[in-house]
Amino acid sequence: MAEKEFTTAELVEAQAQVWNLMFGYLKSMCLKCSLELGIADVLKKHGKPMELSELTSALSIPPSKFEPFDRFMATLVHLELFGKKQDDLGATKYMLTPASHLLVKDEALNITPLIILNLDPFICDSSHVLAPWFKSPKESPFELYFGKGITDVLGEKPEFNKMLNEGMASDSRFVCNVVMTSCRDVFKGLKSVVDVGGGTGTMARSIAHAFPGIKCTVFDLPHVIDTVEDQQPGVEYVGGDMFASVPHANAVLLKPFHLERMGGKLL
Ligand SMILES: C[S@@+](CC[C@H](N)C(=O)[O-])C[C@H]1O[C@@H](n2cnc3c(N)ncnc32)[C@H](O)[C@@H]1O
Repeated sequence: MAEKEFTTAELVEAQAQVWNLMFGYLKSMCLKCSLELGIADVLKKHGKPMELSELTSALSIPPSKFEPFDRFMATLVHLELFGKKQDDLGATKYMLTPASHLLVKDEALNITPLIILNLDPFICDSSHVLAPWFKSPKESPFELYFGKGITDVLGEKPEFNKMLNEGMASDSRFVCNVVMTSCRDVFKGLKSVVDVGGGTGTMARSIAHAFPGIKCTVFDLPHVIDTVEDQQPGVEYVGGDMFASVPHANAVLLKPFHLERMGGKLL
C-alpha cells in the first residue's frame, strides 16, 4: 500500500510540533533558572506584585540584561510559573502562581530540593545515551553513562546521596500533607505499615505522628538507612534489599519508584 501523503498544512503543523519537542528542555532550564535566581522568594518577600524594575533591582540583574530578563519573565508567565497583571496606572506587575508558590524556599511545602535533584547533570546527563542503551546490555542508561549503577555511585558520593535524599524528602513532605489532609481513611484499621524504599523516613514519620497506633517501619538500602541522623522514636529503621525480603506489616507503601534507579529490576 502506498504511503499516505501528508498535506503541506499537516507538515507545517508537524514542524511546529517537532520544534516544540526539540526545545522542550528549555522549559526545564527556565524552571531551574528561576529557582537559582530566587524569583519566587523575592516575590514572596515583597508581599505584593512587583514591576520588572523592582524585580531586576531585587535580583541584582545588571542593566545590560534587562531586555533578555524581560523576555525571560514573559516566558515564565507563558509557562504559568508566574502571573502578571496591569495595575490601575497600566504598569505590568509580576506575581506568584500556585506553581511558583511551591518554589518559595521557606514555605513548608516547597519542592525545590526535588527540582534541584532532577535537573542536576548527575540525573539528566544519562538521558543523552538512551539510544545506545537500548542496544547495550547495561541495565540502565545511568549505568551505561557512568559505568556503574546509581546505587553504587550514591554509596561512593555522599553529596549525591544527600541531594537524592533531600529531593525525595521534599516530595514526601508534599505528598504527606496531601495524604494526611485528604486520604486519612486509607490508614483506618492498620496496625503496621512498612515504607519500602522509604528513604530518610519523612513519610513514615508523618504517618507515625498522625496515627500513633500504627507501627511504622522505614525500609531502605543500608547506605541510606545509615545516613539517617534524626531517627524518630516509634519509627523503626531497617536496612536491606527489597528484592531479598521486606519486613512484615499490614500494609506496604511504595513511593515513588524510578525504574531506572531500581536497575530496571521491576520492568
Ligand atoms: C525514588 S526514592 C523514593 C524515596 C521515598 N520513598 C520517597 O518518596 O521520598 C527510591 C528509594 O528506593 C531505595 N531503594 C532502591 N533500591 C532498593 C532496594 N533494592 N531495596 C530497598 N530500597 C531500595 C532507594 O535507596 C531510594 O531511597
